[in-house]
Amino acid sequence: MANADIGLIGLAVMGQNLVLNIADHGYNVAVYNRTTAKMTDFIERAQKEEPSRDRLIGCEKLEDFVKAIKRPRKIIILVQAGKPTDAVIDGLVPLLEKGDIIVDGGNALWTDTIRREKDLKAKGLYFIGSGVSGGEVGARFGPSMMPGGDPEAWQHLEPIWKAVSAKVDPESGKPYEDYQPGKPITEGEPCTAHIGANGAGHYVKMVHNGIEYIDMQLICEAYQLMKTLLGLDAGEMSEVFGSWNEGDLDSFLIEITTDILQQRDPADPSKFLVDAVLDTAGQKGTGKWTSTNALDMGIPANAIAEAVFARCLSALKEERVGASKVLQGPAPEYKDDKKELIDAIRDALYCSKICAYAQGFQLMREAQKEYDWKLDFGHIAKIWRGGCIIRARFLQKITDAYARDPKLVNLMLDPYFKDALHNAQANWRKVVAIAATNGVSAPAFMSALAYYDGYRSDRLPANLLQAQRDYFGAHTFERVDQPRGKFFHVDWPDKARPQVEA
Ligand SMILES: NC(=O)C1=CN([C@@H]2O[C@H](COP(=O)(O)OP(=O)(O)OC[C@H]3O[C@@H](n4cnc5c(N)ncnc54)[C@H](OP(=O)(O)O)[C@@H]3O)[C@@H](O)[C@H]2O)C=CC1
Ligand SMILES: O=C(CO)[C@H](O)[C@H](O)COP(=O)(O)O
Repeated sequence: MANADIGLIGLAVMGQNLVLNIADHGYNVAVYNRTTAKMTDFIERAQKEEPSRDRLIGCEKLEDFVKAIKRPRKIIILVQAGKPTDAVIDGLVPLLEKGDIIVDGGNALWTDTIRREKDLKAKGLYFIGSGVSGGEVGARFGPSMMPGGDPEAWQHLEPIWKAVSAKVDPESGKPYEDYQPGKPITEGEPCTAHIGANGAGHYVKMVHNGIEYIDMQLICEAYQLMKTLLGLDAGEMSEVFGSWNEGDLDSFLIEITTDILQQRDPADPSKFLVDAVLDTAGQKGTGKWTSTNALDMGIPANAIAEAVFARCLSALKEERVGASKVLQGPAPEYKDDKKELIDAIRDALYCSKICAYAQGFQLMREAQKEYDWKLDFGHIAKIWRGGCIIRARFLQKITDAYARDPKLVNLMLDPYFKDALHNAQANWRKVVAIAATNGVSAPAFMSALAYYDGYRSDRLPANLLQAQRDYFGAHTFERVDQPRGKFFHVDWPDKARPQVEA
């Protein structure tokens, strides 16, 4: 008999936790996993430990799973992005009926979501691409959820999404985190909203991840500067990050950094764990997609891309170790006031973070034109205030900025962020200069500053670049004293250098 309110396929970290979250909110959930043992282990564990155990329906066969769900069926897929997601959809489609709704909660490429939505619509099925952020704990007790797709299908999902997503105080934007199994948070503003048509939700989730990359990289650069120039150990830096978490930088990523840095090495408790972790970063692709798309659309998201390249550079461990024995640089030396440099690094981090978010929102602004979406940036900032990896006090400031001006061209132009940049930029420049003169690699701080200085320049050296292009390729140029759109070419090989209108 069909008595499940919703079904979920893919019982890895995210799937298991989201199922328990949904069940804690009073919904019956049918579950299925390709490898049956993972499903039975999950159900067995849940029966022993979980208050919502009676609401879980474990299914060994896909057919039984589909039959267990009330119509119109709502089925969440949480498997690896790409081919595995297509494989699951292909298996499901013959078993579904008109009006059923498939939801992809994975980190799908938004163009895949557009394709899948179109294909499934032709078959009479709905497809919602709903980015989910928050990792294991977020999925269990309240993630940020970014659904995109047909508004009719969204109506069926909305009550569940609003129930299970993270909740924040509507005024301060502070997440409510007093949850436990069986006692979910029910008050506050939910961190979910319909983002737009087809791939909009997955696009916004991808940009979230691009911002996640640069947020993390900026923290790592702050750590590296304090370590190299001030000789602080991990424990001392944990205290610094902990104090930053009391102010404007208050965020989940600074909070976990504070915790990570104070962690002793289980293999040798006289040392800190972080010093034993190999310095090669992994990545699954969402930061790269963000950067590739920025290049495709011609949007300068250089700081986000720099964070991806920083991971790529870190992965060249053996080459770097070899090069460190060959290539020389200055010996790092800082003799001035320690506290002053720590404060300057904090300011550099804050200013760079403003640029990073400015770039992320610029990207979404362009993408909505490209894909004919109508994105509400205030809403997006709001649903990132809780549950997701980039949650931070800062997101309330962005929410406020878009409330002041929903058509804001660039976050840096908002009065709050403009003042913040003006007040802290001397320290930001100081840190970038100190990093450069001491040979400490700080690519994200540097490229964010280059973005700021480039964006505020009424004249860039692209005049010379255009002349170069015209010189070698007759690519033409516009003139400052002529209307835009009127192009000229100089016949450079001719000694007389005649100018013609192109
Ligand atoms: N981990 C995280 O913190 C976050 C992950 N995500 C996204 O959520 C999704 C799930 O992530 P996560 O929980 O980490 O799990 P994984 O990305 O590791 O995916 C594992 C799941 O995919 C299933 N799977 C793999 N290939 C196939 C296939 N060909 N057919 C059917 N099922 C398949 C596995 O089944 P089996 O057990 O049979 O191998 C398993 O259930 C991913 O898209 C991920 O990018 C989003 C936010 C955060
Ligand atoms: O989506 C996420 C959080 O929002 C995941 O944590 C993401 O997969 C991490 O990305 P990467 O493995 O590339 O660092």
